[in-house]
Amino acid sequence: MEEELFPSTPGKVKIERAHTINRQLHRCFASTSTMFLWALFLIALTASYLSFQSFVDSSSRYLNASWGGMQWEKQIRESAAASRPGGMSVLVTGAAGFVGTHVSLALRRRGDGVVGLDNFNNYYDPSLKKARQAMLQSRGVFVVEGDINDTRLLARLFALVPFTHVMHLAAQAGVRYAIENPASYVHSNIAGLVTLLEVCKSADPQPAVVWASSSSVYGLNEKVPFSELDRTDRPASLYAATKKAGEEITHTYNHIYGLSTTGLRFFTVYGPWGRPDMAYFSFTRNILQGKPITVYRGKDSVDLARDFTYIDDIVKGCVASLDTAEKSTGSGGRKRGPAQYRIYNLGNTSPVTVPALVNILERHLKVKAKKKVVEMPGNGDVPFTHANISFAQAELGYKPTTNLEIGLKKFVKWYLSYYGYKPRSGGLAA
Ligand SMILES: O=C(O)[C@H]1O[C@H](OP(=O)(O)OP(=O)(O)OC[C@H]2O[C@@H](n3ccc(=O)[nH]c3=O)[C@H](O)[C@@H]2O)[C@H](O)[C@@H](O)[C@@H]1O
Repeated sequence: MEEELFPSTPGKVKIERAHTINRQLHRCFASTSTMFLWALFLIALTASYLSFQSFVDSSSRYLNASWGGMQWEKQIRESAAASRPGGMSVLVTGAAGFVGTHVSLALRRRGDGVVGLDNFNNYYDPSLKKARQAMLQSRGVFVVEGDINDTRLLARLFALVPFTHVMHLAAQAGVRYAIENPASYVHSNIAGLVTLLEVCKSADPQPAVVWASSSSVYGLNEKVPFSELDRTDRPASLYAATKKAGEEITHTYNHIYGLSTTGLRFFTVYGPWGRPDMAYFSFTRNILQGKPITVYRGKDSVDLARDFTYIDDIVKGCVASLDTAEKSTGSGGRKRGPAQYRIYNLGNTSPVTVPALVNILERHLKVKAKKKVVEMPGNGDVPFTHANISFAQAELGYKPTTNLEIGLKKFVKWYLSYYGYKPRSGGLAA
């Protein structure tokens, strides 16, 4: 056997060597089996540590969870209950956001049941979101703190409430921030959307879904005004690309599962309780604080322009979309027939240049802005937007009524009452 084991070298040496090696092998085997036992022991120790850790984690997750419990469920059920006959029961995602807050209030005011969902992230000052949440709470709208990527939470909400509609407004917004944090757009606008649609398609009954797309999907389109029939395959920013992807993802769920979906292409929405990252808002803050504002200018010194749309007009478009949304045709993940798929522009149809926006703000604030005019950086911006709203007009009865002058006046009034900023001395001369 030794020969078989060590067949190569002749003579005694061979045997001696074989014995020596044999002894070494025994020692080695003995130490290997000890090591093996030690390894087993260590593995067992690690495994029990890990399972203990995960027990601790899950119990602390349970104990610290911002959702769950009987009181929580009661609040959800009460908030979801409509107070008018035939009222809807709507899950509003991004409810502590700008558009989400206004839509939730409008629905509640007319007697629909509304449950909000928001992750209160810090893309902009979360205290503004908390203030909106408090306002919603005082009007009977409960906002759950959670993320649209949380399947368990979404499933729990649908298990508690047979939502008739989902108004999906949670998103990573902002065109230029996509350069800094691309992953956040994929997380919210793609992964989050898919997670939500997965839960919606499995729900029984399936809700009808109305959600926020964006005017930015028109990207490099130069044909004005922008029509839903125009090309949208040349996005200028990752933000736009994720919104365009959303239009295609919702189409897939519509096609496979019979989910009724309506995508709304919002055109630069502004107004009270707005988003601090947007130009009209940050300009107001800087003007009042005497800080300079940066005004971008397009190629050949052409002013940039936006089809700024007032929040109340947008809310009417959202509510009309919910009211005209047909029921989803599937149930429990199975399609039973073709379902409605719609895309609408919700704009104002009258673009205003950025310098004109600044002029209006200066007048309302009675303070002259310190303008720094620079060429538009190549970071996803488009030179202009202009909505054709004929489809929304015909099918939703959508008709914007607030121009930028009036809308900004309302915004400034809210801004001053909310932040209480006093204009600095040396106000507007003229
Ligand atoms: O309509 C839309 O789809 C989009 O509208 C806005 O995007 P944007 O139009 O870029 O709005 P602002 O960030 O408020 O910018 C408005 C205009 O002011 C300009 N601007 C912005 C910031 C700045 O410091 N200076 C400046 O001149 C921009 O170039 C743009 O022309 C929103 O931020 C997006 O979330 C939304 O999807």
